[in-house]
Amino acid sequence: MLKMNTKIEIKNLKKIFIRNKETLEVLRDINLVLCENEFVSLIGPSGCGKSTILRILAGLEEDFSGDILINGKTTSNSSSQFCYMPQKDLLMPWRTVYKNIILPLEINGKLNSAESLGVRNLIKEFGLEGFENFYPSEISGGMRQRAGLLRTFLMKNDIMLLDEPFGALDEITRMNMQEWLLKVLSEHKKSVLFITHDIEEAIFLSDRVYVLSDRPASTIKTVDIEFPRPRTREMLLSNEFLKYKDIILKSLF
Ligand SMILES: Nc1ncnc2c1ncn2[C@@H]1O[C@H](COP(=O)(O)OP(=O)(O)OP(=O)(O)O)[C@@H](O)[C@H]1O
Repeated sequence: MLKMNTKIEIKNLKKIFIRNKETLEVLRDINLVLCENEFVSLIGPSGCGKSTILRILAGLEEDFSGDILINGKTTSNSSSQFCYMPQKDLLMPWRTVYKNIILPLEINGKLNSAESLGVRNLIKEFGLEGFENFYPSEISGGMRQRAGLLRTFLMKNDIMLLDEPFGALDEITRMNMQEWLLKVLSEHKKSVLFITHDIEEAIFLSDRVYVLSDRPASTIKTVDIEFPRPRTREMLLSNEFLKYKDIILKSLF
């Protein structure tokens, strides 16, 4: 079997928050692996610590214990290796869609014509063509999420950390966005660590799902999703899909 490169490996991750002298144990024993070009989801009860895992990876939380290996190496500054989209990835209301999207290029001083050319193609691919000069309040929720995702894409790293990007969307928009995301990812090689509350979304999108326990969270179940790619909506109706759903539900409750 072909050995895949490991992009992220987390071993025995623990995190305790201390606030006003009170401690809150959030992560007790998190173990997971994300390999190159894989799509891996984390699913678990609300408040169990899913976002905290991504925040630790993104370098936004300190004072944790355990090992985090990025591309096989322990690193003190992992944040620069990821494209991170937090749960509340608000677009700046005073900037147009285009100006919001190009923010990472602006920050990195890479806003030259070649980059802008690439950006124009991506805007088309992300279904935002014609809306470049609109303000976030003038576009739909799905479009806002696509703009947020494109901004994250432009951080130009090959590991994406996505914290519930479709959580606030209605069912139909959400399904369209899931299919769209898979299509985009099939064209741009990325390794994705994805948080969701939605079991069906996790199964539909992922190569592997890690189920987390209630807080303090531990990784209690690993489910390999063996559906071929490209994924189709018909898969949602198959017995195999129901079996995966049953396994995940039984681990959660
Ligand atoms: N900076 C902090 N200081 C103290 N407690 C915190 C801090 N950040 C998060 N927490 C607590 O840690 C716990 C886990 O939060 P986190 O956002 O990681 O959970 P989650 O699983 O992503 O939740 P949800 O699914 O509802 O988004 C919560 O109880 C939260 O209140």
